[in-house]
Amino acid sequence: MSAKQLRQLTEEDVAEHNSQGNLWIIIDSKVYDVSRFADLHPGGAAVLLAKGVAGKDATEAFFGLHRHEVLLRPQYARLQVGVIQGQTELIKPLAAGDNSKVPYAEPTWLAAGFHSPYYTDNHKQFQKAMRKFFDEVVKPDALKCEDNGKRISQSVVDKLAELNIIAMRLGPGKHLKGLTLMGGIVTPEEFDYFHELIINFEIGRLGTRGYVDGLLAGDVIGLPPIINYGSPELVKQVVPDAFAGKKFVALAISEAFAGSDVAGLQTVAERDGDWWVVNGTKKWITNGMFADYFTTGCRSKDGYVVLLIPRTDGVETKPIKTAYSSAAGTAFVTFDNVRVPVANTLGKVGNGLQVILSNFNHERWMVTCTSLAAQRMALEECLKWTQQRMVFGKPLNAQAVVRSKLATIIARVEACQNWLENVTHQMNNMNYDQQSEHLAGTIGLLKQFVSRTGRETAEDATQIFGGRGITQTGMGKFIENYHRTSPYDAILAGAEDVLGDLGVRQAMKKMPKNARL
Ligand code: HEM
Repeated sequence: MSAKQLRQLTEEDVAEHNSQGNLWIIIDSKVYDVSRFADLHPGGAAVLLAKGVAGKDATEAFFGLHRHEVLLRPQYARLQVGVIQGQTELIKPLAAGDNSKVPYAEPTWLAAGFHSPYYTDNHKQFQKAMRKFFDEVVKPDALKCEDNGKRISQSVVDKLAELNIIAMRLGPGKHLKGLTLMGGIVTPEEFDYFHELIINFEIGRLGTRGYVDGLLAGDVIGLPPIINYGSPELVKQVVPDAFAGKKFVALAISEAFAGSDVAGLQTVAERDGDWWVVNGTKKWITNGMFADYFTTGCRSKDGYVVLLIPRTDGVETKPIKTAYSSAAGTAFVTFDNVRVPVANTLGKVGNGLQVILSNFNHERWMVTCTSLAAQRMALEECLKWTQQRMVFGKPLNAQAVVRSKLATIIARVEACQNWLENVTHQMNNMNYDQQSEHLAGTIGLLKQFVSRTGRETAEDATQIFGGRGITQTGMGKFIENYHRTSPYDAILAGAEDVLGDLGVRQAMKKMPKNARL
């Protein structure tokens, strides 16, 4: 109904419509005719007919039970018949691209009145455009696919490609040369790890963990070995199509036989003239269900080797049902006498482990970014919920035990953010070898800390949301998703304990020989 047709009403007018078949309610100055809807209401007709609701202002009761988005759905928005004279709507959704005003919902550099040594005006401009793009284009697709388990829509992939977001997700580097990034907001030379962090944060805060990986995480981890170790012909054949969103790559390392213990992998590649013949299986392969290429770790008689295997005869992918949405395209991959041209070898035969390991720091840092963004999203959900939920006649945040949980969540999120930004700053100022030398252990420890605090926050958030935190629709749907899927961040790209141990072992190696108490 357009604003013109809405009737100006008084609370007394509304009060006259308080019975079955003639039922109005007020929510945030808007008058809804729920006479016919009552029987269809998922919460039942009785609650709408209750004293204090029928013909009354039910704003507080409504927001204790529904997310605002319910009222924005067209089928419900059209129930509105009028507005209360002299009142104005208070509760409005953010416009696409706007940052949240809820304290701690955004990192400090995006909060009004705060400062940061790391981000420039260019980062701010880039973030604004990225947030708008995610709000308008990606989020609706994420919510839909997370639910129906389908892979990311090609129309969204096309738009990601148009802005060169697929290429930017690989980080700064020569692969960006000549590309127009985000419509020209940032030049390839200016693009740094904070720009990439911004993209990762927009992805993480979608709150749809399966789709987060479905958003071409396979490209992010599967393309760098091709770019860094493939022949120029191979790069030309694969990379432009991947950046254009026409072809997809998955990284195929982990097996039922070997996860964090990469050296234990058992997929075998044997030479036959100008071909490799590959036999073996790979498990938990993100985007594997729709990948056109598999960057695959194999064992050969001369040591480990990484091959780029196209989806060809003998390659089969089967979905693995995991705790998160099949939007991630998680696959069990079998290679059955697959013939791969020798020209598809990435790096030197025998150097496979190095090719695989060279990817890990960036991958772990990426997972850390998306994981932290999701933890911050959970914090925002908790802050809003505890404010709007009334218990024993008071908002939930009037309870000291609830505030104490919020304090701990805030401290975790801000601690993670500060460490992550410091590490990102180091990445910006180190070349690749320096990063490997100085940051491998630190990133392992950081990822462990972020994923572990993330699971603690998921537990606290679930307690705060109660039954709604274990319900896939309605008020707690993002908390339910986060609680169910936060263990992914502790497993993917290296199990938490292994990474913590790596960090400490690296520190031990660097202990000065003459250090004594
Ligand atoms: C225009 C007004 C309303 C609309 C369009 C509406 C719509 C809905 C929808 C779509 C749900 C399903 C859950 C969800 O997706 O969040 C729901 C659940 C519910 N609604 Fe409403 N509702 C309205 C007003 C009210 C009011 C005024 C009350 C009570 C004071 C109420 C009480 C409930 C309850 C108790 C549930 C079940 C909540 C749960 O399962 O946690 N609704 N409503």
